[in-house]
Amino acid sequence: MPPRAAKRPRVADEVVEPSAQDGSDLDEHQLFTQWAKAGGVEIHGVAPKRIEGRGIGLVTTMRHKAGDRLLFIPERAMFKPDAKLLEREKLQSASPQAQLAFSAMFACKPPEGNTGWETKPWTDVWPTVGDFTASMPIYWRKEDCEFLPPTARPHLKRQESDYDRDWDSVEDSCTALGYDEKAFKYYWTIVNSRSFHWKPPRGKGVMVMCPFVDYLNHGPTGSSCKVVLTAKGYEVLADRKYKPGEEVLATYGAHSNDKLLVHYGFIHWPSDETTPSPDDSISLDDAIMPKFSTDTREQLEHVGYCGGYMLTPTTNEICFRTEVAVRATLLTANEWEYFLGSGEDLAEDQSARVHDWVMEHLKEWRATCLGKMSELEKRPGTPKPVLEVTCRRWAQISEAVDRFVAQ
Ligand SMILES: C[S@@+](CC[C@H](N)C(=O)[O-])C[C@H]1O[C@@H](n2cnc3c(N)ncnc32)[C@H](O)[C@@H]1O
Repeated sequence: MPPRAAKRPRVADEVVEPSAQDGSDLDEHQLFTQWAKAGGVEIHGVAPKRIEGRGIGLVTTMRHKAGDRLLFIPERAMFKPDAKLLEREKLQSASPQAQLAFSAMFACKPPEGNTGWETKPWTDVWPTVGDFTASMPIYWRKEDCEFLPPTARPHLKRQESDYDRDWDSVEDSCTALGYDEKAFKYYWTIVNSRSFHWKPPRGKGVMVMCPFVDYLNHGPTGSSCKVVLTAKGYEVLADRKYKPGEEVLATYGAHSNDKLLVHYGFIHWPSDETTPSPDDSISLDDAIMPKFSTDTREQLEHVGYCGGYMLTPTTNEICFRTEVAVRATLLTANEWEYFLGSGEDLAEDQSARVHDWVMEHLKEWRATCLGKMSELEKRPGTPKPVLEVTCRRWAQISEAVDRFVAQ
């Protein structure tokens, strides 16, 4: 997440836990920490700190051993959809995300006459519209989104259609209460990047927001603390030993960098800048699907194998769907159906032929990637953070293709 210098004169550069009694000495993160504790949140030896390139994150302020409780967010501290408000506005059939975003907007930016939920200390530490404009593709100009790698565009298209559907469902209520679309979109994006699922022991599951735990930045598989849903709330446990000053990460899911970019506005970029993320995958649809004949596509559709082809950068392997699809174009119907049913070739192993076919088309596609990157770099007017993250993702894709081609 980009630095938030404009609105944050005293962002927590140092880890300092709250001390002043009257709050006069404290910055917004320390005030929020006090507010969260007063609301029942337990915080043990972790505190917010600005992390280069990630906005604010949580770092340890003392030694911890594996299994130590770092945070506990009881149910009463969670922000939930406002059932009465949603019933009054007839929004019970809106999506869970729309319901939570609408409730948060109403609570955080109350229309006149509504005293609302006292959220200011919390909202003061949230990203601003400016942060979102720099990092979230759904906030970017259309002409900048066109330079997103084709592997990321389907995620954005899906997100935009979810957003449009949610805006349709709340538009009348927003207009009646004096909210414009800009306001709703802000809370929708907040919910998109900071919400949790909550299922009480009895009752149905809902999307909620949990104070303080929403400071946790994402780490790929293998680098995450344990975030456990209990009958009483969310518990965060140390996954390993920590020294003071280490960042605690949580995984938002084993997502590819294209999904992280669209949904959370960043890509995982390891410190050595070369090792791919263990969760990353590169969609090959744009590179290989145009090479299939109409008949092959129809056959693949018929068996549910049309699209969703992936290259895994950590192993340089193509997925089983790709193995099936390429065989549909290379083999006879009998040979292909045998592979489809058993995962093995009828006679000779065809893996090398499949690899060569994919490699040939990936070489061609790599040239398109490189062309796009140089076009993007020369383009005037692209905001710097947009340019940086887009070029980095193109570079990751191009490097993954290089490694596949070189094997
Ligand atoms: C749940 S919030 C985490 C707290 C956030 N960093 C902040 O400043 O409020 C999620 C957002 O944090 C940022 N973020 C999380 N993990 C990151 C990472 N590994 N690298 C860069 N940014 C990250 C992204 O902007 C994401 O949308």
